[in-house]
Amino acid sequence: MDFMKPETVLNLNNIRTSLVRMEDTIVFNLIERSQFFLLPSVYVKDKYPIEGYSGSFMEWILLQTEKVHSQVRRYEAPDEIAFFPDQLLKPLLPSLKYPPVLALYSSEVNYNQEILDFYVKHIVPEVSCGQGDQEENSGSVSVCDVECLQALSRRIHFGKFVAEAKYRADPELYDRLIAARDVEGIEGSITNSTVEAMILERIKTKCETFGTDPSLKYSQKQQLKVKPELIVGLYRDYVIPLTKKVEVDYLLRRLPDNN
Ligand SMILES: O=C(O)C(=O)C[C@]1(C(=O)O)C=C[C@@H](O)C=C1
Repeated sequence: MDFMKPETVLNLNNIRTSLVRMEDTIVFNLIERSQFFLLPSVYVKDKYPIEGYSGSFMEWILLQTEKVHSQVRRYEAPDEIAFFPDQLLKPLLPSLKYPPVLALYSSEVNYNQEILDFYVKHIVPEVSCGQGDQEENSGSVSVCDVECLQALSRRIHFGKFVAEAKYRADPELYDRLIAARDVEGIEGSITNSTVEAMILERIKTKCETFGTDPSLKYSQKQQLKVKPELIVGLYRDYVIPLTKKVEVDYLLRRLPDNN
């Protein structure tokens, strides 16, 4: 998608194509994470003493990554939402003038805290290859977590573009639902069960394909790196529901003159 061209950004087919692309990144990153043990220590607040910082080791790496990336204006892009928006640094590069596509409040729709919580509480325990700490991997694991979290965050917050496209396709319907604060009605209108079923089916195929060594594909020893049903379950139970939450939250604040 070209964020300089609003007409391409608000085309639902283009948005869905981008979501499909993001699945690849998410599945690959989760396969990477599945090589490592759980490493609970990296998620415990202040377990690793770092001067002037209070929080988990993994969050510290996430924060440092965001600080560097903010200097190359990552968080000026409308499809990027920071986990620590208050601690970003000023870009070194001149700002880009993105044409406004989303409503002005869109950066306030930030579900990163929820994403962080479900990632640490549900995703990591399910995908990691064993319990326990392997101290020597704490850096690699945390860097891998940062990549997983950023990919999940981008995908889930893409719900804002889906919501804006759906609003513009039928403003009368949404103005009525929004004025009535009809959360269930909004949720019903943004839900497309056929698309959801296709996503889950495709995720299964991607896990089977990306998680198999192609040179062993036809041998007896073929072994999957990650259980497809596990990633399918995470998409079904967390990724899609949170994307829908982002969509509903965005729409509830959408007034006719917001754009
Ligand atoms: O593609 C859409 O229409 C979306 O709203 C996105 C999405 C998703 O998370 O992938 C969410 C809700 C729909 O039921 C289908 C798919």
